[in-house]
Amino acid sequence: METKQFKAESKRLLDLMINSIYTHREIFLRELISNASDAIDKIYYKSLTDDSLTFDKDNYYIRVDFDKDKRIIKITDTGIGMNKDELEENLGVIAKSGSLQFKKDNESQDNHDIIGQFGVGFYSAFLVAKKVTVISKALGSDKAYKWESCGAEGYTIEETEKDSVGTEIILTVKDNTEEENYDEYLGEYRLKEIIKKYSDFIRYPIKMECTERKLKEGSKDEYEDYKELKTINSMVPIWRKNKNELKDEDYDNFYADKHYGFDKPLSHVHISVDGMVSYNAILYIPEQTPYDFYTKEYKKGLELYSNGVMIMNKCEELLPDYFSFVKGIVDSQDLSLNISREILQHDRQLKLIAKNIKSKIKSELERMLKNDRDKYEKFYKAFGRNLKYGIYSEYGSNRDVLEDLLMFYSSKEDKLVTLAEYLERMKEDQKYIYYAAGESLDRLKKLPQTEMLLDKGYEILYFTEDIDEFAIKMLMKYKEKEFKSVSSNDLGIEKEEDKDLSEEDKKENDKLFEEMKNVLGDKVKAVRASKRLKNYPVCLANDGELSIEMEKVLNAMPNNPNVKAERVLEVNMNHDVFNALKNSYENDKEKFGLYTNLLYNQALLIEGLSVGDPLEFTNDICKIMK
Ligand SMILES: Nc1ncnc2c1ncn2[C@@H]1O[C@H](COP(=O)(O)OP(=O)(O)OP(=O)(O)O)[C@@H](O)[C@H]1O
Repeated sequence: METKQFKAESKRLLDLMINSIYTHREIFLRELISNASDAIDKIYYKSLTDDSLTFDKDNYYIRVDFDKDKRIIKITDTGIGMNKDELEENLGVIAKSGSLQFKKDNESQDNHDIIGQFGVGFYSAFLVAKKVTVISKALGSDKAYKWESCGAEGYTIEETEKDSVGTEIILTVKDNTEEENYDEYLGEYRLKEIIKKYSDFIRYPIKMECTERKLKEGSKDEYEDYKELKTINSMVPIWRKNKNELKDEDYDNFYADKHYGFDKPLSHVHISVDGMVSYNAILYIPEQTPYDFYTKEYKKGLELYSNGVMIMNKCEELLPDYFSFVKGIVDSQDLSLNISREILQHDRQLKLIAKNIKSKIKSELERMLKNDRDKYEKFYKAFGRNLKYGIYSEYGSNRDVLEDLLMFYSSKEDKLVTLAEYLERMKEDQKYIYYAAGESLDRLKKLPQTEMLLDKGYEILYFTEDIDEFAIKMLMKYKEKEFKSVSSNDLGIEKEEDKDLSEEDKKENDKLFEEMKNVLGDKVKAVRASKRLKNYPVCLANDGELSIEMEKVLNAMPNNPNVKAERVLEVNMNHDVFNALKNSYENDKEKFGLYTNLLYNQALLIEGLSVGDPLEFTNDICKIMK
């Protein structure tokens, strides 16, 4: 028998293929199964135009067998088969795709589903095989042929016997090397796992003899193994099914089967788009935060399929970072795949899909917020922080997508509210959206700075997460209304009592505050009369953009930038303490200094900051108790 040579380019290409196109050896099975599925599809398409052919789906299948001792994996199909010329052309010339040709020849039909296009997939068999044998009988032919090759050296073709139409691919698996364990592919569970992973939604049954257990006949506790031919793949992808046929339970089961999470998803979106780019997708909003969600280890992304064949486990490009919690799959026949089907060639289609998916997720979250508030709050507790990061990152450019999805705890409602709800309730004369930032709701509810605002009936949003104030600073405004911290210098409200003070009194007090500032030195930027205090003697406020809460967050970071907010000590002139202070100012400068320091330290404590010098502080207290 004559051994024919691959053409020189083919030799190089084969070498290239085996060593560099694919990153995962296991995809050889995906490629061979895809070819088998294409071969069955071809009979189906032929039957559409050829009356002598009938296509009964039940007669068509793909079968995978293995023999560990003989080191063989066999993939059998009942597809269209290949005659001698086709074996030569399709398997002897690398990068010649019979399937692509078939698609061209049958252009008028809807044959988009055929997977092959590059004419290289077959050779991935050499990733695991030292010898590949193909036995094929073409539809309409009474002769069968055997094609055999050990790789780059070439191939042989000879006539052989085969009963039925179709193809058998027999791989003689390579011997183990120090780096590679090829034995793993000669095991039932590994093969099943690879089939499930990549070929679960191939339309024809992929059968395999599986080991099952049963009670031994006549025994009550002894078991024995037996073999049963089983279909491994699910075949019809749930995302291609009609939405009306599916129940919530079906979607939940798919979520669990796919190991998207251990929780039950809060909601799902089933998308079927036919347009500039066609795709099907199922997206899930999970209920629980994955344990590694807010760490670098968490990888976002959706599963990506092309024609029911898995291409990528996590396609990052399909999700913006702020929706990284979304799980699910996308299947499109319009993707430009690269030759290994592991990465995508051009991302134009992908970008279109990603854009579409982004707006679908947004609409779904808005729907939940409007119609299913409890669910939305659950979602928000799990992933709200991520939305806020989304606002903060990229210089606030995602505000349009995200601002209406934000929620904060409201002083008025005692629950989470949206910014739109806040705006709706705003008083007519109210200039700003007020917020208070601190470490817990309990503390915030007692914060001196909020006294006057609450007393006047203004609603305050309580920020308890590190990111809150940073996100809001990036947002700056919501529907033309500026955000204002309760600690900021100008609250946009007048304290009526102040208007009653004479100019002379005001001047006198200013002198007193100046003197206090002298006592405190660099610790504060200024001392002022407070417009926001009612029952508390003092509080800290801040001038400038950096608040005391932000200072705390930034300085707690690993690279401690050592920033300092511009602190202003505010004094409540209606408090009894102020009279004592004034008295000391007029009569006892030493006492005045003591009081000033004490009041400043009190303000620090109220703010959740530590006093500068605890010993001095306790000594000061002792001094006034004596
Ligand atoms: N099981 C099979 N039955 C019938 N024809 C087959 C079979 N396997 C391969 N072929 C033929 O061999 C050709 C080459 O296969 P190969 O897998 O290398 O490329 P492809 O499937 O066309 O494209 P891709 O590289 O995108 O997979 C196919 O186009 C098809 O015509």
